[in-house]
Amino acid sequence: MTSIASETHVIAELRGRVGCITLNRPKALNALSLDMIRSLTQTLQAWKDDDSVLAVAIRGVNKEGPFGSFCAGGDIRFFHQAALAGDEALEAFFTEEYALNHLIHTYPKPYIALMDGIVMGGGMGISQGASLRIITERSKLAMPETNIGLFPDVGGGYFLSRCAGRLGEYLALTGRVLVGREAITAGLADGFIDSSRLPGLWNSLERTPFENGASVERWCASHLNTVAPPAPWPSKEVDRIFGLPDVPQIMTALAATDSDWARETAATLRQRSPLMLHVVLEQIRRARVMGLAEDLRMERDMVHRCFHLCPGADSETVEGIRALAVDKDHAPRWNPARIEDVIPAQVAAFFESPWAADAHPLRHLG
Ligand SMILES: C/C=C/C(=O)SCCNC(=O)CCNC(=O)[C@H](O)C(C)(C)COP(=O)(O)OP(=O)(O)OC[C@H]1O[C@@H](n2cnc3c(N)ncnc32)[C@H](O)[C@@H]1OP(=O)(O)O
Repeated sequence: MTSIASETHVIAELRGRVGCITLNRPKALNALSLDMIRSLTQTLQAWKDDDSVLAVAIRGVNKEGPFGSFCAGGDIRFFHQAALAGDEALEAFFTEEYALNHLIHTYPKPYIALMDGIVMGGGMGISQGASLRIITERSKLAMPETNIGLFPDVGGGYFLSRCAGRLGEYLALTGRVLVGREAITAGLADGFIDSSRLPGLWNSLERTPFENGASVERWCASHLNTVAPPAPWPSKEVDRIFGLPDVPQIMTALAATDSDWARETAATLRQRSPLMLHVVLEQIRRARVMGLAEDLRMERDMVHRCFHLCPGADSETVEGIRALAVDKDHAPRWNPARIEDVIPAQVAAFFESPWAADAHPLRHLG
């Protein structure tokens, strides 16, 4: 077994014929730094061409030990610091993270994600492209970006828009957390295993003689319960309301619906960035007819807009992160403050690319 020092935030080791990756930054719930993204990319590229590696498995650790947290997303404190300092590493971060997401979605060997605990934002980006997405009763999956004045990136437009009906719009706008097997119902996980059985599964990867990548995947899948429980959200209402043409109409329909779900959903949306609600609705609808690479290029344009604005314009994302993770006052000052005050030109600006097609940082993605 080859192993890298355990102080590193990404531990890559060959266990038997399976390349095993452990995200090891528990103090920040394994939030992804640029170094971690580079380490993951280099590891996956090396294993892609290594015949001794049949398949890849990835997990995270929490403060108590292995498993318990997968990844809480990109390192939003870094985003905040880098945006205020004008640090060019922020541009590299998004380009390299989205390229990593694409690599995982198109990986030629089985890639098995053990999504125990928190799986949010960038954590979804390194697991939704997996050939086998495994969740436990502790899993909490979400694309919570509207809460920090961002949008569901890392391919979120692609994978959320593929959820049934208008579930993608609902999850993207609200950032609703899918707990445990709800993720199977949403189509964002493939199978369930009780968290107490994860260490046994992981350790057996080394001991079990596999013939090929498919046998690794079949063996892992044989330990899973794939039954989807009934949807805990009212699917017909989700489709009716989140299929409406714009955010003000969604809010009006929620207000006219007499149910706890409608009241809670409206209250959640009122806390989110009004501007980003409009932007995200447009993102999901555009992404529904895009392939993955096209979606990632669109998201790369959008994220550039989030952090590099016209002189005088405030960044919703910088403000959202300040409120959640820097000052922790949970009182973002959104601009515009009201859903009704967002104008179409503000939304349209997010879908203008700052690059010519042949100079786009993700032009090489096929
Ligand atoms: C291109 C990529 C884009 C993205 O991925 S955008 C990011 C998407 N993800 C998020 O927005 C999630 C942000 N995090 C949270 O909302 C909360 O955390 C959780 C709900 C996940 C967990 O809450 P709780 O159990 O109360 O833990 P805690 O005290 O908030 O977090 C423990 C420590 O982890 C740090 N942390 C959590 N998530 C991130 C992150 N994404 N980037 C950087 N640090 C993070 C916190 O700040 C804190 O640290 P300290 O103990 O020093 O205060």
